[in-house]
Amino acid sequence: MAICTVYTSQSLNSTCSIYTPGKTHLGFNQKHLVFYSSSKKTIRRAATGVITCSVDDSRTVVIGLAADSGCGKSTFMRRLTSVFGGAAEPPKGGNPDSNTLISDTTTVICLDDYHSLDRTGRKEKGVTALDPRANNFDLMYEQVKALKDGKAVEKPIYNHVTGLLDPPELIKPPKILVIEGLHPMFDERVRDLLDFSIYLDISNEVKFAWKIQRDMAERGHSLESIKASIEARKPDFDAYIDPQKQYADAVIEVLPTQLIPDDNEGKVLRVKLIMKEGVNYFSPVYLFDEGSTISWIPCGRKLTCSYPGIKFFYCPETYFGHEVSVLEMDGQFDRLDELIYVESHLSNISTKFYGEITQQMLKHADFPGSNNGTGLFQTIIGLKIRDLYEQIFASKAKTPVEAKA
Ligand SMILES: Nc1ncnc2c1ncn2[C@@H]1O[C@H](COP(=O)(O)OP(=O)(O)OP(=O)(O)O)[C@@H](O)[C@H]1O
Ligand SMILES: O=C(CO)[C@H](O)[C@H](O)COP(=O)(O)O
Repeated sequence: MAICTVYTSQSLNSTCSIYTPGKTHLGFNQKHLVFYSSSKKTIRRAATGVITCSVDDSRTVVIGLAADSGCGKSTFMRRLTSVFGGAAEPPKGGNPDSNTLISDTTTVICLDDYHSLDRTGRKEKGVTALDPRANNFDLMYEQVKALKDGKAVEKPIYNHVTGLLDPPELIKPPKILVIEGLHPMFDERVRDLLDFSIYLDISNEVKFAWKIQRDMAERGHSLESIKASIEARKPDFDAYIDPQKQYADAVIEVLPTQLIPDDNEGKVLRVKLIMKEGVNYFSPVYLFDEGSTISWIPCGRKLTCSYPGIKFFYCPETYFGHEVSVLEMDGQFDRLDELIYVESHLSNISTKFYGEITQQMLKHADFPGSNNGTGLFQTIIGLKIRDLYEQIFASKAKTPVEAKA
C-alpha cells in the first residue's frame, strides 16, 4: 500500500459521482489513484476520473532498542532483520568501522555515534559513555526526526576501534529505522519519535555471566577487569540507562532460573516478556486465554525436556503504573524442532504462516539464546515489529490526501 500525493491541473469537484463523502475509497492501481476519502477529514475537492499521482512512501517507522553494552542488542538486531528477509550489512564503500547496518527494509544505527566526547575526552572529564554529558542529544533528536521525515542525514561515527569520532556517513531514510544503544528513550524529544520501543533488561548476575563468556573467552580480559568495568559503570547505569525501561512498550527481562535452587551458573535462564497494553498497532501475545493467569509445564509426550525442565507462566500485571501482559519462560529447549508445540499454544504472535517462529529459531539455532526464552521472545518481538510496520503502512494508505490543483 502507498499514499499518493495528488498533483493535477484538472478542475476538482466535490460533487463528482464516484466520490461519496464520509466513505473510504481506496482504489489504487500502480501510479493511478482512482479515489480516496475519509470519514474523519473532509476533502473539499475531489478529482473526476483517474488522476495521476506520485507515490509517497517516505514515512520511516522508528524503533528504539535500549540496553547496556553486551546485553544482546546485536543478536536481537540480527533476528529482527532476518524476519524481514535479507542480511544487514555496513554501508557499502564506507568507513570499515561504521556501526551502521543496512538491509532492504531496515537501517540500524548505533547511538554510540552520538557520543560527543571521544575516549580521551571522557577520560579527561572523568565521565563514562553512559553519562548524558558524553552524548549529543540535540543532534540525535534532529537527525532521527529528519530521517523520520524522509530526509537523509550526515551522521557522525564513533569508532570503537580507535575511540575517536570519525568523519560522518550519509544515512538515507529507510522503511524502518532502528536506533539501538544506551539512550534511545532518555531524551523526551527522541522518545516521542519512536513508534515502538524495547528494553533488554539483563539482571546483574546474567550480565556478569555473559560478559565473562564474551570478554574473557573472546577478548582475553581478566575476571578482575570485567568485574571492575561492571562496577565502574553501575552508578551511571542505574541513573541513566535502567530508568528507560519504564517507557518501553516491550521489555525482555532476563533472570537466573528458579528451577534450580541457588543456581549461580547463569546458564539456565528465566525470561519475561513484559508487553504494555494499549500501544498503537501492538497487541500483546498470550498463552491459552487472554488476561488469565496461567502456569504451564509443556514437558511430556510432545516436548522433550531434560533437567531442570521448562515452565511457562502468563498473567496480567502492573509495571511502572502501566497495565501489562507478562509471558514468562524458565528453562531451555532440548529440541528446537519441537518448539512448534509451544508456538501452537501461543496466540497473537503475528506470524504469516503456521510454524514461522519455529522456522526462525531453527534458522538461527547458532545465535546466543536460541534454546531459551531470550531467543524465543526476541523472535516474537521481531514478528510484532513487522506487523506494526505493516499496520502503519496500511493506515497511512487510508489517510486522506489533499488534492493540489
Ligand atoms: N540470549 C543470550 N544468551 C546467552 N548469551 C548471550 C545472549 N545474548 C547475548 N549473549 C552474550 O552476550 C554477548 C554480547 O551479545 P551482543 O553482541 O548481542 O550484545 P550487544 O548488546 O550488541 O553488545 P555491545 O553493545 O557490547 O556490542 C554475546 O557474545 C554472548 O556471549
Ligand atoms: O557502553 C558502550 C556502548 O556500546 C561503550 O562502552 C561506549 O560506546 C564506549 O565505547 P568504547 O569502550 O569503545 O570507547
